[in-house]
Amino acid sequence: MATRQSLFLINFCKQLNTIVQDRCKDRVISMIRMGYSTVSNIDQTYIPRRTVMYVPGHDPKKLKKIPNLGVDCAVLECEDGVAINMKVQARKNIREALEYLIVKNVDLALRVNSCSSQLMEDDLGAIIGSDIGEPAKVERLPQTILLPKLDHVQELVTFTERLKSVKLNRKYCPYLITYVESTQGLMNMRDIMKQAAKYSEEGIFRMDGVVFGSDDFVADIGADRTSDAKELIYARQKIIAIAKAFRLQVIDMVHVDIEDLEGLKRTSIEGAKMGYTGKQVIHPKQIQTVQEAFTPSPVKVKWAHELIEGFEQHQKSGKGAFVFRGQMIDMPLLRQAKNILRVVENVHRPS
Ligand SMILES: CC(C)(COP(=O)(O)OP(=O)(O)OC[C@H]1O[C@@H](n2cnc3c(N)ncnc32)[C@H](O)[C@@H]1OP(=O)(O)O)[C@@H](O)C(=O)NCCC(=O)NCCSC(=O)C[C@H](O)C(=O)O
Ligand SMILES: [Mg+2]
Repeated sequence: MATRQSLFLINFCKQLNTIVQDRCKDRVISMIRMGYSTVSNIDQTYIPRRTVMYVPGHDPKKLKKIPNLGVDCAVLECEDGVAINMKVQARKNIREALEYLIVKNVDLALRVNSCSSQLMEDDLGAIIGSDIGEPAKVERLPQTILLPKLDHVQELVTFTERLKSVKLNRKYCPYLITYVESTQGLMNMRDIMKQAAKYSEEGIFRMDGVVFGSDDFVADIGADRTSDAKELIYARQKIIAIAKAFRLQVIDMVHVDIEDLEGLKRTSIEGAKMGYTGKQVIHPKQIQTVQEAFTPSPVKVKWAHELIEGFEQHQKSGKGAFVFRGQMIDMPLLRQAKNILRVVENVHRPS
């Protein structure tokens, strides 16, 4: 028969269990409210964007090259790659290009101008809406929209309202990738991502990534651009941390010296090791180097497969940690190995 003390102990344990469960539930709810995703990336559709290449909209010759570039993401550019007096022509060319371009395994994206430029509305009206002719079928619209220089939540609200109005009742839900290009944008990034997560839940767009606009960022902080990018390290790191908290892809800075392929290789590998999932590209010469840097090597893939196999075997025999190729392996290493395989499974290698 249970004594008074043991009954007290049983009750105490039950109450403790309830408190712990409630605390846990509260934490999950508050994380969702804060905008953080609790689901693993592994279950989401993954569009590889190792190379994010700008193709200026004013240049039809360059636009025609898109199917043969071999990039993951081709950006139909309306912003800084297009002179102010060529914006109207660029919009026309892009609309035409969207009709004739046939691409396989390429994310066809549109970079509009920033909200602060007051050109964004006309970009969306002309290319997505009906400002210059019959609205295009959903299959002919860009799969992804890139929104640069996003400094404040209010700008995302303005963009979203305009996007809603140019959808014209079509079922169009593009991926959205936004840019951090200033100290304001960096400071407000978390709030902007929270708002973007809300709009994604409403089905207006699918928030999918963040780009580090390093050149504009350098100008904003008044730094000198150096080859090892020391002046950018804080922003470069912080953007990864926030983007990953929201389970987003994160695209690294552009390498403006087109002839410097060594420097491009070094910074690409560095970016990939830091956690970036891809890099901005401006010239065909840069594509192969960047694509390779963001593709796990066959050696790394073999390591990941063998580690996962070893992990599963050790789990069955009741061991959480074990030694593999001289390294202590436990759950974090398993997650790293799975990250590698996720990239490999989703990238399209040339046959
Ligand atoms: C920089 C360029 C203007 C150079 O163009 P061009 O003078 O034509 O170069 P080449 O003669 O060496 O080109 C060789 C061939 O390759 C084709 N080419 C070149 N660039 C592209 C491209 N981007 N897309 C498609 N095809 C391209 C040429 O047509 C030549 O073809 P052929 O004649 O048949 O041999 C040009 O590269 C360019 O415009 N690049 C993009 C510039 C741009 O969009 N910049 C803005 C994006 S970067 C950014 O915004 C950073 C970020 O926001 C931040 O703040 O950090
Ligand atoms: Mg920029």
